[in-house]
Amino acid sequence: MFSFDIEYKDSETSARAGRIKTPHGEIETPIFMPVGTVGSVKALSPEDLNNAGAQIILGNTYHLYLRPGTEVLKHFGGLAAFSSWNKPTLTDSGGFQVFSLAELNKITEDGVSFKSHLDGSSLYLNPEKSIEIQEAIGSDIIMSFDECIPYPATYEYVKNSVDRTARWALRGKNAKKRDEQALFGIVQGGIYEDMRKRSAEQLTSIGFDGYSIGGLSVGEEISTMYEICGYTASLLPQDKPRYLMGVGTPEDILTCIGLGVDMFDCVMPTRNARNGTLFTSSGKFSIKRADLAFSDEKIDENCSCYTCRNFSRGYLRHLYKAGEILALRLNSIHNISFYLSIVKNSRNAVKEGKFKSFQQEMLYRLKNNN
Ligand SMILES: O=c1[nH]cnc2cc3nc(NCc4cccs4)[nH]c3cc12
Ligand SMILES: [Zn+2]
Repeated sequence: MFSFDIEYKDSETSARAGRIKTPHGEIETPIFMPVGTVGSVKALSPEDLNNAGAQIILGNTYHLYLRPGTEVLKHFGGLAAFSSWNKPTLTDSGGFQVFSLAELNKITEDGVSFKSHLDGSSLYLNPEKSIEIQEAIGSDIIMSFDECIPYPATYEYVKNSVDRTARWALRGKNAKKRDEQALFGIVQGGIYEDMRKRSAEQLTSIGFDGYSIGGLSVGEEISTMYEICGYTASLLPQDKPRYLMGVGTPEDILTCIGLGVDMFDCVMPTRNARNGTLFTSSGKFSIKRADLAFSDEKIDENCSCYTCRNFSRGYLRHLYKAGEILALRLNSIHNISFYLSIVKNSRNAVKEGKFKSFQQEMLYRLKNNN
């Protein structure tokens, strides 16, 4: 079954340290979830993820529905068994990916019809179908089918979309059959605080196991994202997990933990790794830099990941320049380890009552790009 307990609360910020219990294991929050869109976190094996300290990974309903499809996933007993990942998984509900990836045909009250970005075939998703697919995937935490309101959007559009997202969320909850899976509602409302309040009230009155803050990290000003995130988090029940979707940079995560967010996911660490951008506690840098050719330094002195324990910047630069596949894996191991260390160290700082100073120190160090 699913449970969430808050173990420590920070006194100077809204940060909290907690524990989520799921059928596939426990998750210590704040947590970062590596993105495994089509059933693998790109370039990383389950062993690499476990060694890096990953506790839960994310999959996408839209992508898994298109390929390999629910029949294959059911045949293998769900995504975790299929991919030999033995810890918790969370899935996004598909709405966001339809809007951001597929050629969208039509949104109606019932759902959305679209063309697959893979082969152009006509497909359909609605709340009931999204829940059905997530039940076949067998993820421990599933998302309500929502509309991630595009940015910018008019007040009128936001109001209508927020209300439809709430109707969709209720339909999804009513369609759900497997009670060992936890269902989160996704709060929308664009950048309008009264719409955020409306959406939060609609969803909390329906009642969910946790709440996602949606509709952010879609191109809005970062200051707006922080403001809306903080305001929305303050509207949500204290005793349920809060998940900020698609966020973000190391700075964003440190800031939003302070605003009361417990869960994060972002493609940045893995995508940037594959482009040669590496994150460190004193900012990020490109492994392609010519001045690194003879560098026998690690990526990050403070990192204990497999890559930092065994390889120099010079070697990693050589691998990347040579187009070696190993570069993708070693860079990804480091970036994922770095992101996981941010949330782990944040959790420890909350436990010790030192989060504010930890956060400020990290934000300062992350600025001075090495
Ligand atoms: O409202 C949402 N609903 C359901 N899934 C989401 C995922 C999201 N991911 C981002 N940002 C990260 C991005 C990933 C790809 C393009 S932007 N923002 C997001 C918002 C939502
Ligand atoms: Zn490292």
